[in-house]
Amino acid sequence: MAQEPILTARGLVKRYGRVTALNNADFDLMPGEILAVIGDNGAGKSSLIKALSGAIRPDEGEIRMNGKPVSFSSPMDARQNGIETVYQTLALSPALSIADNMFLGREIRAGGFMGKVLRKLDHKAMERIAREKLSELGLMTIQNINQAVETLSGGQRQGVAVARAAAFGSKVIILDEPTAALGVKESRKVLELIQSVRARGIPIVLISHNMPHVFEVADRIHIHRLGRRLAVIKPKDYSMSDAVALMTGAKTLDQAA
Ligand SMILES: Nc1ncnc2c1ncn2[C@@H]1O[C@H](COP(=O)(O)OP(=O)(O)OP(=O)(O)O)[C@@H](O)[C@H]1O
Repeated sequence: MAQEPILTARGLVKRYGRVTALNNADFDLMPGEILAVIGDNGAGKSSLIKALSGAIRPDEGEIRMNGKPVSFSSPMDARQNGIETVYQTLALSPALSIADNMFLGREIRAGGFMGKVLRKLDHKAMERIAREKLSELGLMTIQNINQAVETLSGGQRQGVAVARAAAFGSKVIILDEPTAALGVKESRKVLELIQSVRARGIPIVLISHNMPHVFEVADRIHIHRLGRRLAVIKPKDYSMSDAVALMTGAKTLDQAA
């Protein structure tokens, strides 16, 4: 039996005044895959991702998760439904520790009176779980869980943000340009991390302009052009230059095949 997609969109339209950012856009994410989303500047990738993650409401169209129609009123709403989005501007608090960042907004309270009435946090439990989550994802080069996030490298910060997204039962993780600000070595780590998240069965949507990274990790590539999905290709069937030519309109699918 063919697998059903975990997240789909049909006919999404989003207009900003006279600009049509999404023009009848479709989307399908299969369970356990890394789906890259590529497209020229202004093609509507961010708008698509924002619609899927509750940051904007599309004017038209339908989004389904596991076959059921969903309508997210906010990013928090999407998150509660299992869609975690990691933006390039990471929503981490620099002065807080790695453990505190991982539990931001979902802190564990101490048991009994101290926790219930005095709202005391169970730091030990949060540290232990944070350490476990980071080590599961192969991120234990981060030694001290109490280290402030501002003292970490860009790649390590990205790691904490992705680990946080992967740690709490999320069903889909959307990564917006996760390697854009990183050097070669750090990018490599983040790509490995993405693969280890997939290995844990969580599908990933990877928005990226970096073709070598896309071709290295993606199972399928969604090509977005002029506000809609132009095609979905497999990296082994197309060259990078053909993917770019499709994305920019320099080639049609017939010419690239
Ligand atoms: N808040 C907004 N107000 C007005 N126009 C917008 C807004 N957000 C996006 N747009 C427009 O919608 C179109 C699609 O933008 P979007 O950011 O989705 O594209 P993108 O593919 O993510 O581009 P890039 O790769 O440059 O980030 C663009 O023409 C953009 O100017």
